[in-house]
Amino acid sequence: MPLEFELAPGRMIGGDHPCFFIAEIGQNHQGDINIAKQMIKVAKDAGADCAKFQKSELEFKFNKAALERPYTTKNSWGVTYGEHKRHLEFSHEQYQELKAYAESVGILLGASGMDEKAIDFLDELGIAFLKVGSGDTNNLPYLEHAAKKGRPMVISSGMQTMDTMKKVYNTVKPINDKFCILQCTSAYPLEPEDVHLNIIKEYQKEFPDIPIGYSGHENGMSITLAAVAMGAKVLERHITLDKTWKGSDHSASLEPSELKELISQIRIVERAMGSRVKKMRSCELFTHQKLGKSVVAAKDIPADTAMTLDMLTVKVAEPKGYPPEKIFDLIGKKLKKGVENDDSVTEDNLQ
Ligand SMILES: CC(=O)N[C@H](C=O)[C@@H](O)[C@H](O)[C@H](O)COP(=O)(O)O
Ligand SMILES: C=C(OP(=O)(O)O)C(=O)O
Repeated sequence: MPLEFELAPGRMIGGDHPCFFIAEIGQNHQGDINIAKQMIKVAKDAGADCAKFQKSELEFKFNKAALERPYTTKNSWGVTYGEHKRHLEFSHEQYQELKAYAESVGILLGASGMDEKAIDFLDELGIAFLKVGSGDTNNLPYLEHAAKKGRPMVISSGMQTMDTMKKVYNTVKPINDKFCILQCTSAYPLEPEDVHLNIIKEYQKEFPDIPIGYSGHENGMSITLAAVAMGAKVLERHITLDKTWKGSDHSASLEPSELKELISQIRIVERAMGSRVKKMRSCELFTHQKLGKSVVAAKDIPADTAMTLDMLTVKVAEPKGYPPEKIFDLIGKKLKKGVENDDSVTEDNLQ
């Protein structure tokens, strides 16, 4: 079961490895490289594994009419969608600068390549893994192109159906088996009813040989923590320096203190996931000694008397006696020494 792989040098994901946390800066840098750098530092200081951007080569991601589409919402940085996106897009040189900065603070730089040209650029940049944003998940030629780069992949699944996700799996798997799929619903902010964490379980059943993760656009931390408890191995959340800033994603993003708190809570949930083996833990011995119950005589039981259930009861007893879960095994058995009513029935007194 190759449920784990190296997503970035020295960083395994899946299995019992810690969740890989992608702090999605996306376009919340407002087109300002200094804000972008501040956000990389925020991601590092909060304990994220990766600070991520979105790279597009706009003429390849959009057709002409889409670039000329009017974009006049409160979140717009231009009159047309093209102008808006151009404002938010960093150049190749700026990506080099961001990568060098990320290296200098000690965090991995990530980016989704939002068209094939952007994938080529990120590959040349030496990105550790390729993130496929939901907009490209059903773009099968793009997926083949990206998979052939031989870099590990993280594939989101907003706006897709299970049938499409099976196609995605079957497209990528023969080319590149180092990929994971993230449950995602593409709405900003996302209402809890629209999250559908149960899809994580469906993906785990449908794609049992790859890690599954979660890319969230909801407010708060609880849903992402629940995703961890359901076995998500890669997590992605948008981050911002200020939720009230202009931009489509800020309100569904985490501010620095929330990011730090979420990552520390994730580490607690991971510690709590623990073993798949149910047994009494050493930390329970004290409580068991104090409050664990034992088999006790319900009446005087003479030696050499075949015991019946009406002779026995269960209490917290001193000394600790026979375990109650085996009480029925005592029926018909005899004691070496008689015990009085309310005394413990102990294993070493059995004939
Ligand atoms: C599906 C997808 O790509 N979603 C991205 C990742 O979550 C978003 O960050 C979009 O880029 C963003 O919401 C677009 O906002 P606007 O349209 O205002 O530039
Ligand atoms: C759109 C993206 O991500 P998601 O679909 O996971 O929100 C992205 O990474 O660019």
